[in-house]
Amino acid sequence: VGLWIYWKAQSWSGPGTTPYFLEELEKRCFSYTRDISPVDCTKIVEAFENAFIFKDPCKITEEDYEPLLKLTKQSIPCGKVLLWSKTKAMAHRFTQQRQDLFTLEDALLGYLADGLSWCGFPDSNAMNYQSCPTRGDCKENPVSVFWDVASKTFAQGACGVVNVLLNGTRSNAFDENSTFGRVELHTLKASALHVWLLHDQEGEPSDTCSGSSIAHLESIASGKSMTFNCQDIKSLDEMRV
Ligand SMILES: Nc1nc2c(c(=O)[nH]1)N1CN2[C@@H]2O[C@H](COP(=O)(O)OP(=O)(O)OC[C@H]3O[C@@H]1[C@H](O)[C@@H]3O)[C@@H](O)[C@H]2O
Repeated sequence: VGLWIYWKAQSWSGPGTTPYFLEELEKRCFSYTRDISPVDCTKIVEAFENAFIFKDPCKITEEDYEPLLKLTKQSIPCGKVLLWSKTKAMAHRFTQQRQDLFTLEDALLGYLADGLSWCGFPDSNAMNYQSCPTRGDCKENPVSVFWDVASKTFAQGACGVVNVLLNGTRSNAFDENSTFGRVELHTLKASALHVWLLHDQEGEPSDTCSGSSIAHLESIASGKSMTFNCQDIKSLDEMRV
């Protein structure tokens, strides 16, 4: 039996479940301080676990996370959402300085899961600590489905002007296949989109607000009747949000 379990545990290309996963979730839930109606951390951890335990890690659905989404529902003030793509560190550095702004990570849902890995087995309540599937193994894996449904929920709740920090050192600052391009942009119901296109202090910009990828983003935003602005910036200090 040990060999069978060992074999099963070796079949994915991503890192295994983070050690002490449930304890880590509970610790993060209790330490989350931003304003959200009182939450029941025990119920939240249970809902997170039930989303993937006893399930094939290649057949996870958005519905599996519904109970967790309900328990962590949080309304972010209009105009205070910052989406990002290929600029994770900079986006979070900015919201560390500006506690009034929220990335998904600054909301409870993203705060709970950032940097963690998790998956299970279809026929046992064990977690797979050896390996977990990545998008390359299968798309409907627990972590990818989580970030897609969390991003969709977060974007859906955004109102007023939504800010997005994009990476001007990439030739395509707007990437349609990114989570921002594939999930968040299409679920936005906000009235306006403000792009902050961040460039290297020194390096030559590879893309700018007048580039074709931003023009494509503008056409999608206009198609959703959102007003659109884009600003090329060289430092976060220029982000007047
Ligand atoms: N820890 C977090 N991970 C992610 C967030 C997020 O907010 N926190 N995501 C996605 N995401 C995962 O990051 C990479 C892609 O990043 P990367 O290629 O750099 O950018 P994406 O546009 O795909 O995703 C960033 C966008 O989606 C949310 C966040 O609210 C941002 O507005 C991919 O695995 C996604 O599933």
